[in-house]
Amino acid sequence: MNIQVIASINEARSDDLQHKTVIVIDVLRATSTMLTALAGGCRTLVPVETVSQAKSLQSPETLLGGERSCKKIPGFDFGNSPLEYTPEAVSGKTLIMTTTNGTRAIHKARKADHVLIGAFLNAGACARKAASLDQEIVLVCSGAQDVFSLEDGLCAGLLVHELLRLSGCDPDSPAAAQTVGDFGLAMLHAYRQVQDRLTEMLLSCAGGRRLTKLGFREDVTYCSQIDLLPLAPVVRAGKLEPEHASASF
Ligand SMILES: O=C(O)[C@H](CS(=O)(=O)O)OP(=O)(O)O
Ligand SMILES: [Mg+2]
Repeated sequence: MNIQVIASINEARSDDLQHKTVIVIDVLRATSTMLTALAGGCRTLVPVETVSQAKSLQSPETLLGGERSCKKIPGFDFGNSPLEYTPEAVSGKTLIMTTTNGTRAIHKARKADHVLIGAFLNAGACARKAASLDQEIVLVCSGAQDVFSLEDGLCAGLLVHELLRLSGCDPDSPAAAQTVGDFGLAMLHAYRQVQDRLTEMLLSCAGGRRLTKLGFREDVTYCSQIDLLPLAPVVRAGKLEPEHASASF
């Protein structure tokens, strides 16, 4: 298994993602929110890059969600807080979503063979699904405004740990270092270093501080939970649908 970790959207080139399995990570908050909506029964989720694309898909059958500058977009039904996407609000619905970083990262990965959505909330299920696809795996950290974000890097570290474990590779072996490259190795060790105080780390990193200041502290705490949602959704034809990962491989 070959695993690569890309630090931000800026460093991801669509052409380089061809024939690969890509996991898009945006812990705060896009992928955590998408997973929560799908776990809550949202039937179809369409991630789009721009507000005008989202509005062009608006209909009586759809709901619009997302943010700009962390805040709900005027005229939208939801912001980007996972806690808004309750089963009562989203069950059976089609949701169109646009966010500053996460939906842009998904679009960047459009040429990949498989695009999965990853976060702490579904790390185990996501790693199992990615491993089962038996291809080179690229973890794309969405980051913020084209710059690396620690919360995405720590989640990449957890996913690297899980992927190595699934392939029977000791994370401390020279083989692991070769499999994941220097940046992946750095994220793996960063994750292992702070795994017992993830919530604290997420609250203290730039994205967590920003969200806390805007009144979204509870979102950050929620997004720091590991394996709360056993879902491994895959983007197909530009859409996400709930997909439960098999635990048997
Ligand atoms: O809403 C979020 O958490 C962020 C907003 S910002 O980039 O911090 O302004 O968007 P996301 O696309 O989920 O990173
Ligand atoms: Mg983010």
